[in-house]
Amino acid sequence: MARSGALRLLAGVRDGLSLADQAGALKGLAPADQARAGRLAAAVLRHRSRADAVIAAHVSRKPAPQVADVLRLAVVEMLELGGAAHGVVDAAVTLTRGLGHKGQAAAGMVNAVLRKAAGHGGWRDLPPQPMPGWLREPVAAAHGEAVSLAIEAAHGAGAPLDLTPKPGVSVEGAEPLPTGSLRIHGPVQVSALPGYDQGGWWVQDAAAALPARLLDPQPGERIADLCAAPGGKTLQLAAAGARVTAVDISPARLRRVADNLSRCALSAELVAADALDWRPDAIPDAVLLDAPCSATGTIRRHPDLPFLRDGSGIPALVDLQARLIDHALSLIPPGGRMVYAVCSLLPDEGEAQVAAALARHPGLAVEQPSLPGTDPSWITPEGGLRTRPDHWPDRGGMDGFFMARLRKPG
Ligand SMILES: C[S@@+](CC[C@H](N)C(=O)[O-])C[C@H]1O[C@@H](n2cnc3c(N)ncnc32)[C@H](O)[C@@H]1O
Repeated sequence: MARSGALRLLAGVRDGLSLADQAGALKGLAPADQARAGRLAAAVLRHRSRADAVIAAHVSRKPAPQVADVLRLAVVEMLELGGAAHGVVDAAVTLTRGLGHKGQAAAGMVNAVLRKAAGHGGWRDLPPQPMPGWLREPVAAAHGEAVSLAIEAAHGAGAPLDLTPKPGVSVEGAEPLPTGSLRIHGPVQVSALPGYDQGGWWVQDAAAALPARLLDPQPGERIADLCAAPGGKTLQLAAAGARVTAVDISPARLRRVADNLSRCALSAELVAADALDWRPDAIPDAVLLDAPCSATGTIRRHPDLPFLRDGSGIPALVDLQARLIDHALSLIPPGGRMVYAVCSLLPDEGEAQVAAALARHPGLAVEQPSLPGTDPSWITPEGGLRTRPDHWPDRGGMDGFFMARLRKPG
């Protein structure tokens, strides 16, 4: 059941749907099968090019897309996830037969290919799934070939679950990270973790927790959290005792901020508005701008992203980010501070964006980050902080983020 669910998800991605938007595709499956289908589909997307290399060695003609997905799923199950060849091959043949006339005709080929693929010896030596060219080229230009390969290997490894605890809260079995987050390895059901109902923590990648720490919110400060949903950073600011106004253009996504605040017994003012048009009644002490971006720093958790995007939307995002930075700066008083953050690997959305803001705003300064647990080598020449999926390789990596703390002239 989980395997056919995974194939439905993969077909959806081929049709341009994200994994997250395909809950309906798994209707009728038990919750455990739904979770396993999601894990299997994600594993295939993480290792698709490697599976294709193994399959290509044993086929004379390119299989039809649906058959290719059955083959990829079986290869990834056997060679990456350690599935027993006998059961995996039998299941793949049954799934192929279920694909109608074409499937009936392809079942023998699938059986033969997978029996040979099961004995493939060099899986671990195959290069990781490459980033698409529109992403790889700028990343390689900024960081070099070795780092690009390390990022791709980190994408293939997936992501552990990170939690941000309220001050003083610990979670049994979770690994404390140097930056203050907690990490849980292996698949878990979030709502079954200890402390979920008490709201002592929320799910947030260790890198995603850094921008709010960089802002250094103080109790009683008035802070505008622009582009706030689903609210991980809003929760951090509120937990620090700040008076937070969370602004997001999407009322539906703001409802998730409300749910998260309620579960964690925290409060913030919620405003559904385009941040570019929004002006608060009272001048904020500081602004956190977590701008909409390519989200290319989150491919570890969203392995469908490279298959759904072609990079054509980046220039419009870069333009929006620059306008949001200018507007955010207009909201804070002279001498005030803001943090700009994006979950992107692209320098155009991060490092270059801050360099351009400095050129547009004479007197604007970047304040060097010194956050506990971060490595000085993550600080960029502009004075921002760059995290990458290949950072903390022994701990399980982190999302790719760029963030910078900007100080308006006094
Ligand atoms: C990267 S996500 C924010 C993540 C969030 N800060 C957190 O920590 O959970 C970007 C958000 O920007 C919102 N957004 C996009 N364009 C916007 C705009 N013009 N004004 C306000 N929000 C916007 C999107 O709805 C999305 O929720």
